Amino acid sequence: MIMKHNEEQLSADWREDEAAAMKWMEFPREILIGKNVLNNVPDVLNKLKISEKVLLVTGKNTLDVAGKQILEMIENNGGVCEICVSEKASPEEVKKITEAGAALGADCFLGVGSGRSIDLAKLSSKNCDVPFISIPTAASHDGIVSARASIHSDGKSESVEAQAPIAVIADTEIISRAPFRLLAAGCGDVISNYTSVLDWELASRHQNEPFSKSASMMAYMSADMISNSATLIRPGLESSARIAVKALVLSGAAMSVAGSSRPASGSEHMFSHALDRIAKKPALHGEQCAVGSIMMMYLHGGDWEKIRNSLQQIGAPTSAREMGIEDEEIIEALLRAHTIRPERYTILGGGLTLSAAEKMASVTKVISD
Ligand SMILES: NC(=O)C1=CN([C@@H]2O[C@H](COP(=O)(O)OP(=O)(O)OC[C@H]3O[C@@H](n4cnc5c(N)ncnc54)[C@H](OP(=O)(O)O)[C@@H]3O)[C@@H](O)[C@H]2O)C=CC1
Ligand SMILES: O=C(CO)COP(=O)(O)O
Ligand SMILES: [Zn+2]
Repeated sequence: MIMKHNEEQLSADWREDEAAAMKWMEFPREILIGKNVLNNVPDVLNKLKISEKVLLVTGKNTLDVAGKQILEMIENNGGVCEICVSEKASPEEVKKITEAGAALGADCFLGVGSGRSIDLAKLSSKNCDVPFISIPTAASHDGIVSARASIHSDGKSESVEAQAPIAVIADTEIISRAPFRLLAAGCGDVISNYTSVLDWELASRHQNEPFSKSASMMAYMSADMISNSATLIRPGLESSARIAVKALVLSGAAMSVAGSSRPASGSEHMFSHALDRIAKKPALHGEQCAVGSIMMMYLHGGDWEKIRNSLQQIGAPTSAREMGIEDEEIIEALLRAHTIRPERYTILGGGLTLSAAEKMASVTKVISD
């Protein structure tokens, strides 16, 4: 069993952060999840009273997967749609897309693709002070529904607050046909909430950090949704995509309630962010966070084997070798993880010793003995 509070602990911790009650919680207004919901793009634009002058941000592959179809639907509906195809989530690319949106006079951006395209639409629409709609073609992490975006520059990535989508249109038929590795990574990102929630609780106890029980329970529940359905997550199945997307939406909502990524990003995400800077060839975000979560659960004294088993059932990597990462890079990332976001208190505290890092990585079978 994953570490859970006893009843006494639960009631002691059942306290909403006072400030959270006053927080501005940004949620999508429309969320469509299901087979062929892509056809509803014009309806959603109408419902949101968007005049259909939209900038569609996509990638080379996802242009064919969904971008062209959306363009056609909008044009057939009398709207104006321009397309920006991007390959990198860089500040230069954000500037270019922002300028394209402003020149068009776009009243909405569409992020069509997976993480990169959605982040680009998120950031550039915010610059233009207009909403954006998230239209994921893969479910590789909870950024498809959250207000956070990652930006890459000089080989480094930075996670920043942007804006939440005004709508999410997740066509599970399309998502189920995306490379399965992306879906498994999305499941890993959600499963890693098990440790981010524990880190947040720890910070609340050790540092009196503002804490929201409802946000933490939403994040925890989304992890449970995936872990309890691990055997149902299979390549090519529309039902698997539906399970994953619903869990990602719940995880994104947890971040909206918290007003930060705290419920879904703890020590395991710091490990992944460190790995992004260290590894010659980083793996997918959700894969790294999930492997990090196995090790961080070991540090918390919880049931790390349950996380490992769920990932194995899904077919997500559980070791450095399976992620294509060197053992030495894992150790380096563990040693550096606590410096990534020092203001976010986690089980990593002031850092690990080399022997502690080696032990946790080898006991949990992330690196070979
Ligand atoms: N906002 C957040 O909270 C977070 C953001 N990120 C960021 O997200 C990005 C990574 O996102 P991720 O989704 O893993 O990767 P990408 O967005 O780079 O997508 C991976 C690849 O899959 C392709 N693809 C997507 N959907 C399909 C489909 N249906 N069929 C065939 N190919 C498809 C993409 O094509 P194409 O080239 O056409 O796009 C791309 O080549 C990084 O920039 C990362 O920093 C990561 C974690 C959290
Ligand atoms: O990836 C995230 C949640 O899953 C966002 O977290 P970060 O704030 O660490 O980028
Ligand atoms: Zn994540």
